[in-house]
Amino acid sequence: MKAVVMAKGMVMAHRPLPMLNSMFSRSSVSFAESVFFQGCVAPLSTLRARGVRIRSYQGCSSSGNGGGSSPWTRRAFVVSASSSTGDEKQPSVGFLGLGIMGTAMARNLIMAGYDVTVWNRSTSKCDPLISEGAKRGESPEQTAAACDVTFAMLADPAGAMEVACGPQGAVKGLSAGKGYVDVSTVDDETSKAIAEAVRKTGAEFLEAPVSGSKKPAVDGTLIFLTAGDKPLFERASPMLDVMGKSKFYLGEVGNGAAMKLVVNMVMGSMMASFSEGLLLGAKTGLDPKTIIEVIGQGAISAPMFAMKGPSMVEGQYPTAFPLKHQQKDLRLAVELADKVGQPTPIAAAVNDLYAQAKSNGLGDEDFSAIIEALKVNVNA
Ligand SMILES: NC(=O)C1=CN([C@@H]2O[C@H](COP(=O)(O)OP(=O)(O)OC[C@H]3O[C@@H](n4cnc5c(N)ncnc54)[C@H](OP(=O)(O)O)[C@@H]3O)[C@@H](O)[C@H]2O)C=CC1
Ligand SMILES: O=CC(=O)O
Repeated sequence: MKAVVMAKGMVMAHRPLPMLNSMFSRSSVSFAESVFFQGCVAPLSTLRARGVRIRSYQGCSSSGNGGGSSPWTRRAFVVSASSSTGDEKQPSVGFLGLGIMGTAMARNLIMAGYDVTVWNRSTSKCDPLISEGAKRGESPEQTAAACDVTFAMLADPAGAMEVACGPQGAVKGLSAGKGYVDVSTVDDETSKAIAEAVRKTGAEFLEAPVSGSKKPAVDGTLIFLTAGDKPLFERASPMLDVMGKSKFYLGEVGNGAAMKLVVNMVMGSMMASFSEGLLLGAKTGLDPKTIIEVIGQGAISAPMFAMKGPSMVEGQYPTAFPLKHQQKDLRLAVELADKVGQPTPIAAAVNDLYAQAKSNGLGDEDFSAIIEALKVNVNA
């Protein structure tokens, strides 16, 4: 097994894990510090086991030559470290919900050396993370009771409520001193209801939905849109920094949910509009690949178009962000707009389109499969 050694984001060398182990077991924390303060990288669990406390780090994808099935060969961390003789104790972390996003996020916490307990409704999804060092949570309640800070990444408002407040919900395991961070995309009312239930236990609550899809979750480059208890924001920040590249603190609970819905409302409309453009262009005889190239060079260029356009042209929709979740977000955004009296006719029309695509069996495809819902010949 090898670990990736990086400096300034470039892979410099691969070192066999036993070599790193022996380097760090030479006991001198100062040796470890000097290695790490020079910008080198190693599995953080190794450091932790050797008594080195991680102060800060940045998750990075390894480039090609780090391939392989071991997480240590797939990922690398730039770290600075100090002796564990300090009095700060790393919090134990719970993670509830191991879907596309939750699995990648929890894995990054494990790889950063946190003591992570995972739970998922379908228990088999816990197995890979347990083999990578996580503990198995018996229920949301038991997980929250066992951990200092518990994250939840659930599909939708119903799932988030069930896991937080259901019969074996996390709230039952919370108490003063603990924190609950809900990173699911939900509406503000759901988030406020969970916040109230959490705070009644004496624990703190942070809503922290994320912008960024499967790859940013894997790469640890998500954008957190947080709101709620500021002390928990501060306490959870090192963990958010493991999983993301930036974080916004937006004040009262509800603001994070609203921000996320605004962003995803725009994203869903952009994808539908892009799909219409590709199909219209194709029907007039234009090459869709050239359309993508032209869009990519102008003011409306977007990483999303460049990333998903080529596979859309091939009729392939490998799931990063499931279409059913995009439709949920559009629905919640339109409901929010209705509540505050803001017309959103474009989002409403796009929501109908996604709902139709979902009922046509495209819900589990990537949301770029929305193009399929537009592939009808109105002149036929
Ligand atoms: N995928 C993406 O690109 C992004 C997604 N999001 C948001 O993150 C959240 C998760 O997304 P993603 O990981 O893609 O979704 P997935 O569909 O892959 O995972 C959903 C998770 O929710 C669990 N779940 C659903 N309902 C319940 C319930 N009633 N009780 C307990 N657990 C439940 C599922 O458990 P089980 O495995 O048992 O079904 C699974 O762990 C969503 O809110 C989504 O909108 C945000 C940014 C990007
Ligand atoms: O919620 C989805 C995303 O890509 O962000």
